[in-house]
Amino acid sequence: MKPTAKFISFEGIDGAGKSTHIAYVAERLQQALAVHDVKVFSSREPGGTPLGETLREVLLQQKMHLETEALLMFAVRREHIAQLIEPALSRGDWVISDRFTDASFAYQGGGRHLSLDKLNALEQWVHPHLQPDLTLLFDVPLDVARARLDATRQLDKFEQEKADFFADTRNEYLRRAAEFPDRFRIIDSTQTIAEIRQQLDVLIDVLLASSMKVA
Ligand SMILES: Nc1ncnc2c1ncn2[C@@H]1O[C@H](COP(=O)(O)OP(=O)(O)OP(=O)(O)O)[C@@H](O)[C@H]1O
Ligand SMILES: Cc1cn([C@H]2C[C@H](O)[C@@H](COP(=O)(O)O)O2)c(=O)[nH]c1=O
Repeated sequence: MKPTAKFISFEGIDGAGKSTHIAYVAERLQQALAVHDVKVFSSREPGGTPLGETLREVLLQQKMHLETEALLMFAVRREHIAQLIEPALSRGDWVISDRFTDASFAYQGGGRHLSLDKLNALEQWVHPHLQPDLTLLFDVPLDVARARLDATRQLDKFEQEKADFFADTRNEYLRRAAEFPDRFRIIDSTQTIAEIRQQLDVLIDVLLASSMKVA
């Protein structure tokens, strides 16, 4: 019996630590699924396709009108869904995306205060019938995320935003998690990487088991 294809998204404010864990989860899933001839694709937003990666450069570096930013995020997403996500899921493969639509609600809605009605309309337009099966929200206080970013890299347009922006972004993520409790799992990302991996191992086992159940 072939496991049901799954779509998993990773979310969190910049520096929360989500990217650190994607390779680990992808590797564990790939090991478990290879026997069924199922592949695991790791992708990201904005990005995920050649066009998306080009637009990522623009989105992360250039200032623009808030609605232009939201529309471009959803344009990148439309291409990502058409070129990568839907074809992979249709073949029975699994997809992990470093961010998806919850990021638009958190950053453009929470951080920049774009109306949630407009974001809901875009979501309905771009992917009315697609949602991640599981969303892992890496949650940390702002000062922890900031310290991790400052220690590692040059900051992009979003990462240079002020504390208020990230407080609002984090709150919108937590509001979404409360709104969709079946889909979201919140990871306390102040834990050590080893502790988080233990928690991820449990979640991976549950997901793999559910993918083998007869519908
Ligand atoms: N649990 C952790 N404990 C300590 N350091 C961590 C932890 N998780 C990640 N880090 C470190 O924090 C930094 C940022 O992590 P990472 O790039 O995974 O964050 P991110 O949430 O993906 O950020 P962004 O969204 O901006 O790409 C990295 O240097 C990483 O090694
Ligand atoms: C999908 C999406 C992303 N963003 C922001 C969030 C981050 O600051 C960057 C992506 O960079 P990452 O560190 O590699 O995750 O883009 C956004 O504002 N809205 C979105 O929909």
